[in-house]
Amino acid sequence: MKSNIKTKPTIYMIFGGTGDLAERKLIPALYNLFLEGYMPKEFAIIGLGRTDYTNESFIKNLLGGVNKFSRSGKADKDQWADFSSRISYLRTDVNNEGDYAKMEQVIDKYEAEWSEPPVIIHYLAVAPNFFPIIASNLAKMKSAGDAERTRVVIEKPFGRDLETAKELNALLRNIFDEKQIYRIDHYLGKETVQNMMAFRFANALFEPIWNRNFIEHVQISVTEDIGVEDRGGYYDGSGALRDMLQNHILQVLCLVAMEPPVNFDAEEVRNRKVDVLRAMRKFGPEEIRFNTVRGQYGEGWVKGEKVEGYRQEQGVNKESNTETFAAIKFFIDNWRWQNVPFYVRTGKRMHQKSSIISIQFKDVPHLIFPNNSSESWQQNRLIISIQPEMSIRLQVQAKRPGLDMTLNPVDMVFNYDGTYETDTPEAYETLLLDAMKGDQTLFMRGDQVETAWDLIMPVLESWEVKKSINFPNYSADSWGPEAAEALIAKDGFHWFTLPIKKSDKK
Ligand SMILES: NC(=O)C1=CN([C@@H]2O[C@H](COP(=O)(O)OP(=O)(O)OC[C@H]3O[C@@H](n4cnc5c(N)ncnc54)[C@H](OP(=O)(O)O)[C@@H]3O)[C@@H](O)[C@H]2O)C=CC1
Ligand SMILES: O=C1O[C@H](COP(=O)(O)O)[C@@H](O)[C@H](O)[C@H]1O
Repeated sequence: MKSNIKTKPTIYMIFGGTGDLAERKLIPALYNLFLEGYMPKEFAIIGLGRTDYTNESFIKNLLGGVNKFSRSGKADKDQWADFSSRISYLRTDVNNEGDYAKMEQVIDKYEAEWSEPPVIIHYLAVAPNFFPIIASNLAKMKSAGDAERTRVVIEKPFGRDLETAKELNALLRNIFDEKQIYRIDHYLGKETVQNMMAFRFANALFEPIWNRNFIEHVQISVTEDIGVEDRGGYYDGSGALRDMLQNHILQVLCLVAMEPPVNFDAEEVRNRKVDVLRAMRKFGPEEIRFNTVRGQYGEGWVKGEKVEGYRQEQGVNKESNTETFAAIKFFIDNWRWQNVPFYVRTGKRMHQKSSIISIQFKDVPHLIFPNNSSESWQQNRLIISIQPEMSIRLQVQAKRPGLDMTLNPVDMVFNYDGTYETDTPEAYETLLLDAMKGDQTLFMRGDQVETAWDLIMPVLESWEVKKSINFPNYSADSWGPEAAEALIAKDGFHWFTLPIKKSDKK
């Protein structure tokens, strides 16, 4: 379906235009936006990097990425010719001050040719150690201070702890207005994650029961079946807590737990989300011991093939103490959620790729049906599956056909696949379009990032000081360390999983 959203003339300056993210995600996303009519009539994509490309060889390389990674499949010849005529390559080194003058000349050229001054988006798809030098040099460009049309998109990780996140925020705020800074968290661009807000705030049904009076516990489980692949070097200095939990999982948790915003304005939504982070209980040493579990995968068998343990992966220290699994039982100290546990977990090389939010409601106060064994009994549960299945399931008890009153749980299902015929956009498509439109709702504000770091700092510090002696403690293709089962089982619950469908199996 072609869009009727109007975007202004835009220049995307992609620092790290020759890198993996640009090839796999950014260019395919911009190409799909173009196919669906979301790109403005006047737009340009400038790839930046030190590699010795010509425009032609750069574009050829990007075409390979689109053919391989785009959800729309192999690029259409004519569409690609039109799209790629707006792409050029500028060989530059981020450390070289003179190269920023070259970038400015390109911007000036488009400004002179186009019908109106363009929105300029500097996308920082480079290693985080380059963020400060790039930001400082962008500050010298005449367009930097134009808050209406100059924006900077910052990739993750945003700092590696509270202190470095604060430093980066301070540096960016010194140069840009907060409304120019787009801190990306690609989970917020996922269709099902966005639907969380529609589901909660566009239906009258759930809000009255969305609280401690009716909800027993919440789970957010983001499991991956892959290992660290070729990112061992980065991952070993990061770990599951920094890589997934501090950002993606806490952002999703905020959407589950936030108060209804007054409207869908970016600041309103982000104010309500940061309220949740501020209300979350910060742990002391004893609470860390009881409420957190970490793990690291060892070798194992995945679909009949032997896979290596984390410590044997390329780029990883042979005695690494980095966690590839983290589970935490959180509490939110406010009226809505007092004493409702929020169990979150994430891990690599687990049995299944799956991101699920499970909300378990309290049991009925009194059961009038005899002869129903506790094994077949399931309290009402709402399951929001983010991926690979994109669905919302409400588990309710129903009478099984037959002459006796036997009950069993059944699912009322809303499945994206069967409901909509349109293809679901990739998270990066949504976010790149929002950056063009100037909509920051799905981007993290500086205070959100800092509050999230502040919350997990005690856990990070404790895990760094107390080296784990029992790593590896889960084997590849398992559900993580036994202690993670115990974390939730001691409260009488278990981690919820959706059965793997044939189509999800690799
Ligand atoms: N790849 C992914 O799936 C994801 C990546 N990210 C984040 O995106 C960012 C980029 O990651 P990724 O693409 O994987 O990294 P890559 O290592 O693939 O790419 C790094 C890029 O940085 C450029 N670069 C390095 N040094 C310089 C320099 N001195 N001057 C100019 N350019 C330079 C490289 O260009 P050249 O070599 O041509 O100079 C290259 O384009 C990181 O912050 C990462 O954390 C976040 C989520 C997912
Ligand atoms: O940000 C990251 O996310 C991916 C998982 O993203 P998904 O969209 O495939 O769920 C993760 O593999 C990676 O380690 C992390 O940096």
